[in-house]
Amino acid sequence: MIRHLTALLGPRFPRQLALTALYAVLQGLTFALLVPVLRALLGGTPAGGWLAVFAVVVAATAVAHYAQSRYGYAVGLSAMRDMFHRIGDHVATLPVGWFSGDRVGRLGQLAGKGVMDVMSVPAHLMQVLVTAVVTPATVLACMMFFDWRLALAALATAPVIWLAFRWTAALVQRNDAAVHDAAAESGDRVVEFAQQQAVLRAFGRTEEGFDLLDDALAGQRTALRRLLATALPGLGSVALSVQLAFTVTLIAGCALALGGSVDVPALAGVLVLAVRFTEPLLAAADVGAELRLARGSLGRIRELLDTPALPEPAESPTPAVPSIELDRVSFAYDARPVLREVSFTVAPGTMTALVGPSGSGKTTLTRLIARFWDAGAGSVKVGGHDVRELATERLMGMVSMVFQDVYLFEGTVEENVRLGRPDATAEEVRAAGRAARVDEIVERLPGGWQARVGEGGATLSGGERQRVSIARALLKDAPIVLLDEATAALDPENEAALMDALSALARDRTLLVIAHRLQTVARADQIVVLDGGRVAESGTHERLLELGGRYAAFWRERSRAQGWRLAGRA
Ligand SMILES: Nc1ncnc2c1ncn2[C@@H]1O[C@H](COP(=O)(O)OP(=O)(O)OP(=O)(O)O)[C@@H](O)[C@H]1O
Repeated sequence: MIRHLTALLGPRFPRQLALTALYAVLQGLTFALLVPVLRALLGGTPAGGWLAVFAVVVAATAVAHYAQSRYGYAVGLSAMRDMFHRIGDHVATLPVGWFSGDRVGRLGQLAGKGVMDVMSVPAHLMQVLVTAVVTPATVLACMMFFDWRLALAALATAPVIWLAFRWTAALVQRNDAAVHDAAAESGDRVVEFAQQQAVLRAFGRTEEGFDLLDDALAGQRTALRRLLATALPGLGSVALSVQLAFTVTLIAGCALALGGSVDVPALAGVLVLAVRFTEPLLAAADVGAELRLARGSLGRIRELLDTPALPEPAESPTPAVPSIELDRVSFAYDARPVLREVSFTVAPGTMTALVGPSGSGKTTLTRLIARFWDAGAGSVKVGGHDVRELATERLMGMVSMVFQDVYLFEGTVEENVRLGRPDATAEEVRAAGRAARVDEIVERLPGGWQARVGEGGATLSGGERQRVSIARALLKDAPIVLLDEATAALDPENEAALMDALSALARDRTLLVIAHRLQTVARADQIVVLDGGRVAESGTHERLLELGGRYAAFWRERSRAQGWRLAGRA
């Protein structure tokens, strides 16, 4: 752990260790000086000299304590700042696909509590642990000087104490990971419970209980109970072994005093020493749990920092044409194949509609083009270059994405559109808004463009949110647009507005649309039908209808559902 902390905190950490060790030696000396002081006071000999030495060492100990505490806090605070920066910098280089729901929850926990756990090591725990070893060792060395037999008696108990510490650590470690996982799981479920109140209430899950949350809390309780059950015998054994050290010293001292080879004032001094000698050991047992937490968090922070970043090419070409080419692309999530040998090309300035049953891999395909993940086999090219050869900035400059679940940031409508190009003029923002028919939404909102949309865009409907997001893409003006069309049923007015916004987006751009609306599909220059992760059919609307295959069946079924005629084309 010291090695890992030094790697994370740099040379400040060994320096702090040295300072703390100095303090612990001085503390041990303060304890040890009690023997000659008490011996002089109780034995009736002049105590002035020893008292003066004692006072100097106590003063030096106080100064060392202040210096090492201050330094420890300074190291802890700068470690916290460093860890936030390193985590932030590294997270920004990870593939977007890494940010799945539970990872985001755990990252939040790690960046908050995890960093604080690690920070507590230099700020607080190190002092307790170093003094638990160095102070008793100093005391023992001094005892050796006063009476080697008593020192040996105390030393004889050291292996027992060490074994008790190791045993407790081994017992607790076994359940530590389970407790952490259970805590993270219930944390995630609590957030989910709060965020999804509307769904839960609609299904009456708030009164009868939400099984996922209940199970997670029950799991956490069980893990904690198991931890306590295993840790208690260990903690008891540490306390017992420390008491044993004291008792052995006491018995040895009394035996020697009765035998007349130790005088009573010296025995009193050594016994006081034995009491003080056990204090740092018991304090170390108390912080064991915090230390294990810190070690767990440190491991998780290292794991996060070791997660490979998305490889960036040293030099990146600039794609000249906005085309997309997929050549025998295969992809699997955690070894579960989702796309198999998918090949097709989207020519510059054309619109391709992706259709296919739910789970056929449409969204995954668009994510590979935006390089949320890298394809397992085959190549994804944008403008004739493999996306792996393009710097993220270049690729993102070529591509805009409009998602189905559009997330709007808590801010004004204008700020949300401006996200597409922060340096755009107010007129450019308005023009993009007009083209995507956001101006109609703005007209009815109190505050107009400056109306706040609420967290996630809660004050707007799904179709309206998607129009804001299309305005963003228009403002960004990237030549390729990946669009996941809203599946939600829209009222005719919203539907027409969305279609207009889509037409504006399609103008002079290359468009790949996960199409759910027949108007969109019918308008496309090319339709690619995905089924089970493969391209089942591709071609124009007319050719695919003539073929009478999967697309024709899809079209018939949707037309019937929407009241369209089979021959109809928008
Ligand atoms: N992050 C992920 N981790 C693991 N599996 C995933 C992930 N995202 C999607 N999948 C799985 O990959 C398969 C394809 O999903 P994808 O979202 O690409 O399909 P889709 O055709 O877009 O579906 P839909 O039309 O319902 O949105 C599904 O079986 C899905 O469960």
